[in-house]
Amino acid sequence: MVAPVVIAIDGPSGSGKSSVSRAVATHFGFGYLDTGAMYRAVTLWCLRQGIDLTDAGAVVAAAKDLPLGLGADPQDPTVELDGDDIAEAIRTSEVSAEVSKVATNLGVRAVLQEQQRDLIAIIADDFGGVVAEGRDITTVVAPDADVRILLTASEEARLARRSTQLHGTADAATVAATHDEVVRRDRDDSTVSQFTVAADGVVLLDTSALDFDGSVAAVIGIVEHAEERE
Ligand SMILES: Nc1ncnc2c1ncn2[C@@H]1O[C@H](COP(=O)(O)OP(=O)(O)O)[C@@H](O)[C@H]1O
Ligand SMILES: Nc1ccn([C@H]2C[C@H](O)[C@@H](COP(=O)(O)OP(=O)(O)O)O2)c(=O)n1
Repeated sequence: MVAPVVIAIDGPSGSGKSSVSRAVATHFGFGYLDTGAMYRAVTLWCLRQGIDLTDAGAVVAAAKDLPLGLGADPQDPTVELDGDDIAEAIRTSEVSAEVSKVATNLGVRAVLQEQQRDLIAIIADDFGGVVAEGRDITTVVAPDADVRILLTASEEARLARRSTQLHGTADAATVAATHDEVVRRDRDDSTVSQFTVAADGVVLLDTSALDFDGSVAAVIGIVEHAEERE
């Protein structure tokens, strides 16, 4: 593959997109773009500014003017809003519960998709490559990416992973409490993006039976295989 290399990864909640993408970017010395962080940042900003998330036009205006700073270092992917570190604030249950209202706003999607295309080009140039992850990167934002992967896992595996990640346990009660953050959100998000079936030319990787290192190795293998075919 000729640098700059673009690797696009999509998948449902808890499939491992963020953590696997960061490890893969680190392995290749590439930059990292978490597009979900952008939808989350718009949501947080609106909540803080008192902007009604159902007021489509007001949320689009917020997305356009968002004072957002994203760091592309995969080992320290900073997220700043107006200079404030919001990396933790965007992952609270409060934001997770509301983010689909922003992600299903088609005006917001058009604004963020444009910003994401620009960021992918800039980061890829700076680092010699980029791993960008989300829901529509392989299909809408970067359909011409050098490598496109749909990362999936069974609902059971994804619920257990998210439950362990957020609460340190995957007992039945905790998994049940995580349902809204994973299953309901995916159902809402899938009304505007297709991330359950691999589009033409997109490699499907089911990680249900893999551990984290196995998932990372599998993605690295797909990238290396794509290189060999060139
Ligand atoms: N086989 C696996 N592949 C990827 N992630 C895994 C795996 N097993 C456990 N995890 C963990 O699952 C959690 C959710 O992963 P994350 O990258 O946040 O997913 P996503 O970005 O798709 O929502 C993380 O804590 C991750 O380390
Ligand atoms: N390219 C993208 C990325 C995220 N989204 C939406 C879907 C999700 O509900 C939110 C947050 O995305 P994020 O990747 O952080 O979600 P996870 O919690 O990792 O599953 O944004 C999107 O619609 N399109």
